[in-house]
Amino acid sequence: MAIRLGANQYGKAEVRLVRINRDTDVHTIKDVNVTSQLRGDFDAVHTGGDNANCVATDTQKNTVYAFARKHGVHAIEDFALLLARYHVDTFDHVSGSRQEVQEYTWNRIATPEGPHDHAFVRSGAETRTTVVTKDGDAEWVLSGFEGLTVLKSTGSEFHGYPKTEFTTLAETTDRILATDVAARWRYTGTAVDYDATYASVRALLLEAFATTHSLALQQTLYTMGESVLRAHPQIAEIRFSMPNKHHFLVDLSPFGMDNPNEVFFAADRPYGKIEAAVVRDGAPDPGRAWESVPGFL
Ligand SMILES: O=c1[nH]c(=O)c2[nH]c(=O)[nH]c2[nH]1
Repeated sequence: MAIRLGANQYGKAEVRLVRINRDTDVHTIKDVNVTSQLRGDFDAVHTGGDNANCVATDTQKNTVYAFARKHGVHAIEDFALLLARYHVDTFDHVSGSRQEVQEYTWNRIATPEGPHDHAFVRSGAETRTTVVTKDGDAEWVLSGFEGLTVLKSTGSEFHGYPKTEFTTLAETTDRILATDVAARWRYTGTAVDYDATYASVRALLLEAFATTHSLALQQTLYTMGESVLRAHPQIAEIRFSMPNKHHFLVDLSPFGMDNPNEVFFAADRPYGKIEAAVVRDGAPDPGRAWESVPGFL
C-alpha cells in the first residue's frame, strides 16, 4: 500500500504584535495579528521527524517581531508581502508562504486640548484583513475587512419570492436591512497603494449600501461589488459574506397600539447568510489566492 504526504503548510498562528512609532512625541500605533505559514519540501519532518528543513514556528514568530522593529508596520499587505518574500528568498526548501494579517483600529482619545499624543481608544469599527500567498514567483494579495455593521431603517423591500406550503414570511415593501459586512477583494498585481485603496473601497461599499434601494440583500451585495470593480481596475474580484440580521416588527395590537415600523425585535439567530463573489470578466486566474480562506466561497 503506497502512502504519501499530501498538501501541507505550517507556521505560527496569531502572533499578536503592537508596533508603536515613537519618532516624535505624537505616537502612532499598529495593532495586528499575524499568522505565518510556510510551504515547500517538508516531507522529511513529516515522515521521519528530520527537522533539518523545518524553520521552527518559534523562529517565524520572532521574524514577525524583528521585521516590525526593522521595517515598521505600514499597510498590512506590504508587511505580509515582506514576510512571504523573506521566507521564500531565504530558504531553498521553502517554495511558498501564506501570511494572514488582521488589523485592529485605534483612534486618538479626544481631549479639550485636541487629540491626545499617546492615548488611544479601540474603535468598534471593522477589522481590516489581508491574506498574502506566494508560490515560487507567483504572488496573490487579498485585502478586506470583517465586522462592518450597517443598517438602513427604510429603503428595503422583500417580496415576489415563491410561496410553498411552509412559507409564513409576509411580503414587505418597507423593512429594516442590517448586516455585518465581511468582504475580501483580490488584486491583479502587487504594485498597489493598499491604504488608499482600502479607504476608497470601504467608502464605495458604504455608499452603495446606503443608496441602493434594496429589493433583496443579494441585490445590495451585487451592487456594492459592482461599484468597487467599476472604480478599481486593479481589483479582479470581490467576495462577500453577509448575514441578513432580521428585525421583526413587534405586534403591539394586544396592547391596543399600532406599530408603523417603529418597534422591532432584533433577532440574533437564525440569520440569513448571503454569500457571493462579484467578478471582472477576463480577470487573471485566482491561482492559490483563496486557499484556506474560511468563510468565503
Ligand atoms: O434579502 C433577503 N434575501 C433573502 O433571500 C431572504 N429570505 C428571507 O426569508 N428574507 C430575505 N431577505
